[in-house]
Amino acid sequence: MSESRPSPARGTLAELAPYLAEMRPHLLLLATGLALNLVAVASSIGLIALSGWFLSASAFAGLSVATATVFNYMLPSAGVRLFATTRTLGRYGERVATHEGTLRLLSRLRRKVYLAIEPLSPAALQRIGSSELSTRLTADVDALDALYVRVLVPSLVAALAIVGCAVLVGVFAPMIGVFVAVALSISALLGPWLAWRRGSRHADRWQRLDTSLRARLLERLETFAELSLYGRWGAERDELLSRQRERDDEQLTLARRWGDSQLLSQLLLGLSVTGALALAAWWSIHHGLNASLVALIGLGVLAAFEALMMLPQAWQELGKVNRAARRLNQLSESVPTIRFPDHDLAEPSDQRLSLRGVELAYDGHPVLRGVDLELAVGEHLALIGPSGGGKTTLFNLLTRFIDPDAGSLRIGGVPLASLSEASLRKRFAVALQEVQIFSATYRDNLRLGARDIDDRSLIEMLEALGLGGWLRDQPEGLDSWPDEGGSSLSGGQLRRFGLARALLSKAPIVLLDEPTEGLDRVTQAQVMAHVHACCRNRSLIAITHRLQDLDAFDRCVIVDQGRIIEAGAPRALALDPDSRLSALYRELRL
Ligand SMILES: Nc1ncnc2c1ncn2[C@@H]1O[C@H](COP(=O)(O)OP(=O)(O)OP(=O)(O)O)[C@@H](O)[C@H]1O
Repeated sequence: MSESRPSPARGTLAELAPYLAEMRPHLLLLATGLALNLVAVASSIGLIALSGWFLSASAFAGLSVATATVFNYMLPSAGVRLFATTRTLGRYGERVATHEGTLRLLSRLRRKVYLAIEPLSPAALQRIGSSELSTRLTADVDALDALYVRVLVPSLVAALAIVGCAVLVGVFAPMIGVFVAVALSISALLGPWLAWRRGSRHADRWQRLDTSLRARLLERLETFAELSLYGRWGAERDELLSRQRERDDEQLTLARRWGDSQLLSQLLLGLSVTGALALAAWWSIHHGLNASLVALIGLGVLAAFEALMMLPQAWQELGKVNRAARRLNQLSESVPTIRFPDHDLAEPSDQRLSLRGVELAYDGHPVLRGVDLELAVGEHLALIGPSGGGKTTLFNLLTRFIDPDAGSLRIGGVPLASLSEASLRKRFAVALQEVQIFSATYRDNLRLGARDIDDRSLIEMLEALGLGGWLRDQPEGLDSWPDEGGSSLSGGQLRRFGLARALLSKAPIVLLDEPTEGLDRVTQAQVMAHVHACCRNRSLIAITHRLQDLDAFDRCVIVDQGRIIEAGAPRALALDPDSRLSALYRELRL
């Protein structure tokens, strides 16, 4: 069986490119969020710098009566009020715009990932496991959601704040402007770089531990009943707790690293502000810079740091986002093993099935070895044989959940691979051993394969399969909703429910995997009689372990170790003392 091939890991930008492209439809909203963020940061810088200047200028003006009387107090105080208002409004508007944009982006990302992995279903996805898959779809997509709000916006705002602050200072004293640009750039890069360098290994490990913990937790909760019954739950809980501690230790280390980088940033902040103040004071003495502007420069640099404080976290997030993108890319770029043409490449002459020389191996272990099988139109065929012989695998091949390694499968003379997915699906009705029930009314669950069927037919089908009493017990009849996973039905009821769904479909070929397993003899006979009646004009293949059922089939085929070891009319084989079927009857003393 061919495997899905994950793509190799690439650079950060290449990994993130598909998700950056998803931002395009919401660019206006996202750009508004960014602009409002800038307004808030610029207002902060303006507010603090202007306040500093205002205080010191007022102080200087108050030194003599002449200057005190001409000093304009109104304009700067109006400026302070303006900046205070624009800062609040900018922050509020930025939150609204970025959250709206992020939520819209998130819904696009989920859809994109879902659409990408859907064609992998079910063959390639079976290998990943449902808990791992659900973790990827939730945790990884959520991590990607941080790309805009916690990585891009803080980085762009920081870069623009550095430029803005340096230009503002440079207008008064060009040399100090250059110093501010250099000092702020070093502060912007050094702290976050340290956080990233010292934290990325731990972030990687944290993410791995978190994913495996979530997956294990889900799996163990699903199998809680079995684990409790076998007295394993205590050990499992301890194992889960120990993994959680391991993950939390990593998180603590990450927080410490982040704290270190914050400390470094604060240190750099102190140095930058002190340096800018010292230079401004020197410039004021030697180049006549107005003394009141010294405070403006120092406080302006201090305020610009507000924009830089988010950077260490942004760099840490970037690592997380990159890893999430890589995992989702590997998942969505896996090449589907099963490909369907968009349209039928040929029209089957009828519904006759023909398998020739079919071979299949799982992980190098042969499961089917040169299987030849024919199913005439309207024929009812029973597949029997020891467990693990390959019977269910034959169903998986017919429904193209997997493709064979060699040999051909045809319907009406046309290879199954020449049919579109819709065309193939409408030819087969399938009831598998495990019946999936969806969060919808029982009516909608039953009409999965036949949307137009009326309630009367549904009720008749349920009655015929011995589910009439069960239906009458449902508070709202067919409008009732099942509990999650169908837990409100017993195992036997769930199986018959799945059988009803398959029989209600109009598909010309019916595949049933052990339809009467777990039923008492009386119900089992009633169910099989109804199955044959429903399939009177349809082809039927049923996997069964009940030899009592065989007489009603036209033919039975015994599959053992991936080979068909006997085939023929059940009655004739039963009468032949040398047949494998007779041997099976003798073993079971029927
Ligand atoms: N996805 C898989 N990966 C690896 N091996 C598999 C997979 N599915 C089935 N097998 C193996 O293939 C063999 C045939 O399995 P299959 O389910 O077809 O047997 P079966 O005859 O239907 O058995 P049963 O009567 O118990 O349902 C078994 O050895 C099984 O372990």
